[in-house]
Amino acid sequence: MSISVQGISKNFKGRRKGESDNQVLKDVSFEIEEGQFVCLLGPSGCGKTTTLTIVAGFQKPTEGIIEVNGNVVTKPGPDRAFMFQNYALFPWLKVGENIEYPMKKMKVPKEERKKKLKELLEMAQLTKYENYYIHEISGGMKQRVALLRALACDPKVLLMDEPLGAVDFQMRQLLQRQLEDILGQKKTTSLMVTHDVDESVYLSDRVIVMSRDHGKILEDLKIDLPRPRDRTNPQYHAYVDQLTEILKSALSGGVYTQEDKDIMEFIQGVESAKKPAGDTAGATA
Ligand SMILES: Nc1ncnc2c1ncn2[C@@H]1O[C@H](COP(=O)(O)OP(=O)(O)OP(=O)(O)O)[C@@H](O)[C@H]1O
Repeated sequence: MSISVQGISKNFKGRRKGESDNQVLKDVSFEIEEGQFVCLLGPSGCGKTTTLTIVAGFQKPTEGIIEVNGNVVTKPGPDRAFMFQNYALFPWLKVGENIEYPMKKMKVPKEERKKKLKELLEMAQLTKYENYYIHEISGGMKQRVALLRALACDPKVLLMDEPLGAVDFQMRQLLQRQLEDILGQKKTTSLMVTHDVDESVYLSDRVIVMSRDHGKILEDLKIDLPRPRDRTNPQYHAYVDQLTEILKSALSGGVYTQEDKDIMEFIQGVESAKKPAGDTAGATA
């Protein structure tokens, strides 16, 4: 299924007396083709999650429309699954029951449910954990369970809000490979929010960079590399560098939040790694 974001704006009402509205998005448009993986990248507060939740149908745009496969989105639907950063798994249910939950809600017959569950558990190498409770499995496994639950009803569109934000570096790379593998097999159209430049290059067919200027799109970059992506390919690094430069310009309006600080540290790390030995001058960003 394709996604078409057409001229969306979003205003949030001021909460205090006399406080003006906050126009987070203004006339934001982009298209995602069926089966594409697109990342939304940008500084904290630029409206990435707001865009994602409007596509999900959790909230309405003030102006503009979203179409999924040509149908205007007015509310959440089973064609679009949403994956949250904090997993949002049910601790009172076992792994298998968590994955089965959306199928039960959709009244999928028991036999079909069990067959699907088996298939999903095998795909993510979690078969032997089917009867474990959520607190009995690791963070990386929780993430995979959350992904399987999101995929249980075969959504045509998967929307993810920093789904790998809570796991460590090594597990993150492993999950990126699995995510790519699973979504590649299913040809799911995917839109993911991240602030990790490397992750966006590793996973995406396209990376859309938003700015704090009402979500204005600074860049819509096609990542033209074979899959699975090879992190040692010089072209891979060229994309990381290009996006890093664009992010730097997105932050030129100021560093306000911890996420901004993290991004700046990343940018400075990249720059100092590029400097010849002996050059100790700091990055100029
Ligand atoms: N329900 C809401 N009511 C009022 N303001 C909101 C609401 N949701 C988001 N905002 C505001 O919209 C702006 C954009 O928030 P959003 O979460 O979309 O940004 P983001 O780019 O995803 O940021 P982050 O990377 O930090 O998650 C912020 O200023 C936020 O305070």
